[in-house]
Amino acid sequence: MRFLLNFKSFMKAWRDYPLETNKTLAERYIVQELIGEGSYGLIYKCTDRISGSSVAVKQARPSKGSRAENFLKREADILKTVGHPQIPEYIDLFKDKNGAYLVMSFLHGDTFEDLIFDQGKRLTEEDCVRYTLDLLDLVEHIHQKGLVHLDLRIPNVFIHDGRLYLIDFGLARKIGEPPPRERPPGMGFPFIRSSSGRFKTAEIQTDLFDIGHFMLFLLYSSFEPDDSPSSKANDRIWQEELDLSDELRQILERLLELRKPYAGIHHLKEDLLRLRRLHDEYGESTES
Ligand SMILES: Nc1ncnc2c1ncn2[C@@H]1O[C@H](COP(=O)(O)OP(=O)(O)OP(=O)(O)O)[C@@H](O)[C@H]1O
Repeated sequence: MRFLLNFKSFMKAWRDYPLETNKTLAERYIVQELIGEGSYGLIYKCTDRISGSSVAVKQARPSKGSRAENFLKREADILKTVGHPQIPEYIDLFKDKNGAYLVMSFLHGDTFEDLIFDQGKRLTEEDCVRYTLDLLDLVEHIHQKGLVHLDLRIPNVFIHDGRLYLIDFGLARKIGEPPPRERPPGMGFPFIRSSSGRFKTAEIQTDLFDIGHFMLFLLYSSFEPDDSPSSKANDRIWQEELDLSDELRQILERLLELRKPYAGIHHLKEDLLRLRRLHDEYGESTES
């Protein structure tokens, strides 16, 4: 049994072995480097021989077969629909003997995951409100197109020159659309449940709930845990651990459905704008 498991994981790693640098795909895209590995895709920075620009090419993981290809096609359709300067632009979709590829515009910058976990950036409440308002502009645009993103997490939000960009539309669906019959490749049952313990339904509220989690990650970047032996740190909940204004705590509780949830982005935006005005009167951010 052990041998079989080892053999299976060896075969998987072999099939998903990244493409070589300088390989040309579809006679057009020259591989520069592997820049990311997700559950269903390998992402390369390539040079487009026609435009001369850098592009991001997502290869459906060969080991995940047609499931990964279907998710890639869905992502391509969604990118064609959303069209926004802060969302990668759809360029091409093609197949070769190694599987299917989605080509999109290349984003410069860092993800919020890089910023917080690799670069140790500490963000204040003011930063969190400001960035969330920027993210809401993008999410509102997606909702107006009749779609929900359903994967609003720190590794999927980029920042470059102070501007936010959103990637990874592999799980996005039309508002109200039932979950796809195929489970996202590489992801088990817990994944398709939201953090609140229910299935990720294609509703605006699911994105709002995820935005609540996104904000908590930003806020925890400046949290100093109390490591002293007498500390009761393990028993504390985020409302006790984080030093937040009452206004922000209430906003988060509504996003995380601990009190009456927001019906849509509009009221959330109003509350955050009101809080930003208060910060402008009294506060400072790390950027200032
Ligand atoms: N358009 C892009 N420009 C630059 N980098 C990108 C782009 N798209 C993806 N990446 C890089 O590749 C990584 C993985 O991309 P993405 O999240 O879309 O893959 P995935 O297979 O859907 O992953 P996941 O398992 O997290 O859903 C990103 O975190 C980012 O570093």
